[in-house]
Formats: sequence, structure tokens, C-alpha cells
Amino acid sequence: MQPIISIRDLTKRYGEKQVLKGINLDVFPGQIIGYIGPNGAGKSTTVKILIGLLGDFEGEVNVLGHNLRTDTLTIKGLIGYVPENAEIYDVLTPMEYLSFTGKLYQMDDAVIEERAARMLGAFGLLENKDQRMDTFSKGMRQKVLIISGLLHDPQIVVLDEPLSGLDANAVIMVKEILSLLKKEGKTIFYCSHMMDVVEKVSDRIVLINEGSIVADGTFEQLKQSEGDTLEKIFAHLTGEHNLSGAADAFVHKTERT
Ligand SMILES: Nc1ncnc2c1ncn2[C@@H]1O[C@H](COP(=O)(O)OP(=O)(O)OP(=O)(O)O)[C@@H](O)[C@H]1O
Repeated sequence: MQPIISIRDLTKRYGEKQVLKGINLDVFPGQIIGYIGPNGAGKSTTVKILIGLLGDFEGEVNVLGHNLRTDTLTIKGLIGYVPENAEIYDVLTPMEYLSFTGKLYQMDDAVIEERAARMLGAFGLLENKDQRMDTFSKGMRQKVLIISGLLHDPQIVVLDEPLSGLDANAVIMVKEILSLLKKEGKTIFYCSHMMDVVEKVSDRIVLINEGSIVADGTFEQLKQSEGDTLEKIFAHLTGEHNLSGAADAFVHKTERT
């Protein structure tokens, strides 16, 4: 099977600092990849390159046979992106905002309206559809961002910590949405620190540490070699062996200061 996303020797530097150190990754159609790693490991940097936001990188990225350097716009149209939080235009209403993003993807007004209303309704936001978003809670804004990333029915969905601020019911719904999208044959690239969710939704887990991939496999495969929960696997492979000692030091230091 041909990979839908092919990443070769991806390297990224910010000044002197090399934050991606030769990432090689093939993602196959219909996979849900859980892309995990400690703070600062390079997850968001990988995602920003993949969605065409950061152009200054070394290596090759191909999406559905399109080269990211030369066909950036085409690739942007194939991918839906859900950020953790974004500067949403909060003077707009959800309908105005979704209409704006839908038009960027050259969708028809009628299609935008039908899909936006359906998706807002599913998230319990239909009655807020014409309300300015500066009055919205963090979770309500996040729901609009999720809808905005999925509105154009992209073949590939990239989510960077999408559950931030969502209540328990919305988290369950997003997990359900991810498995429905997978059933429709969509490919999902999912970055998160929520190990329990990653463990449940991903059919392949890629762990990145200090800019390099240190593990790649199904949860079952990783479990066999590295530990029985994703949290333990994570701690083991990212070199954190004494988290309770670190917590103890933190509390004692805090008490004395
Ligand atoms: N614009 C920037 N300028 C300089 N350094 C940056 C910039 N953006 C990110 N970095 C650095 O690149 C490294 C990787 O950052 P990145 O945001 O990709 O990590 P991450 O794995 O997504 O982390 P987190 O889990 O905390 O979101 C970090 O050391 C970060 O300080």
C-alpha cells in the first residue's frame, strides 16, 4: 500500500537549535496515528510543517503524492487542522467564522450552512450559532475550532491536542468522531498528552523525544517491549524514571520558598 503521508529525513532548526533530527515516517490511508512525546519534543513543529505553516525545513514531505514544497496549497486543501487553541476571530459568530473558513476551501454557501448547522447541533451549539464568540467559554471555542477543521470533509485530519478545555461528554464525542472518520477511510494524525485517549483511539503510536522517533508501533507491540500502560511506556522511553522524586522536590522547594 502506498503511504498517504511520507516524511523523509525531516529536520528543522530554530537558529542553532535543531528541534527535529531526521524524522522518517510513512502514514498509511485509514490509520489513526497517535503522535506523542514530552513537552518540547517537536510534535507541534512536525504538525506545522505537515500542514504547510512552516516552510523552512530540510528533508522531504509528500502528501498523496504531492510534494509539500511545491504543492503547498493543494496539500492544505487535503488536510483539516484542529489546533489546541487559536486566535479565533471572536467578534464573529460561529456561523460567520465557519462560513469564512468554508469559503477559504471554496465550498458552496449552501453546503457550508448545512454542514455547519449539523456539526454545531451535534456539539450542542446550535442555539449559539449567531452569538458572538467573545462570549464563549474555552470549550465552546474549541468545539468551533474542531468543526472548522472538519467542515471541508478533508481526507487527512491533523489534530494538535484537540481536547483542550472540552467537557467529559465532548471528549467522548470527539473519540467517537475519530473512529467514525476512520471508518470513512480518513487518515488521522493525532497529537496529545492524554495517554488514556491516545491508547484507546490510535491504531499506531509514534513516540518522539528530543526531535527523534524513539518508538513506533501498535499499543500491543509497545506494551510487549516497554511496559503495560502508555504512561509507563512514555516515561520509560523518554528517560523519566523518577517522577515521584521530582514531584517531591518540587513540593519541598515550594514549601521553603
Ligand atoms: N518559533 C520558535 N522559535 C524558536 N524555538 C521554537 C519555536 N517554536 C518551537 N520552538 C522550540 O522547538 C522545540 C519543539 O517545540 P514544539 O512546540 O514542536 O514541541 P511539542 O512537542 O509540541 O511540545 P508541547 O508538548 O509542549 O506542545 C522546543 O524546544 C521549542 O522551544
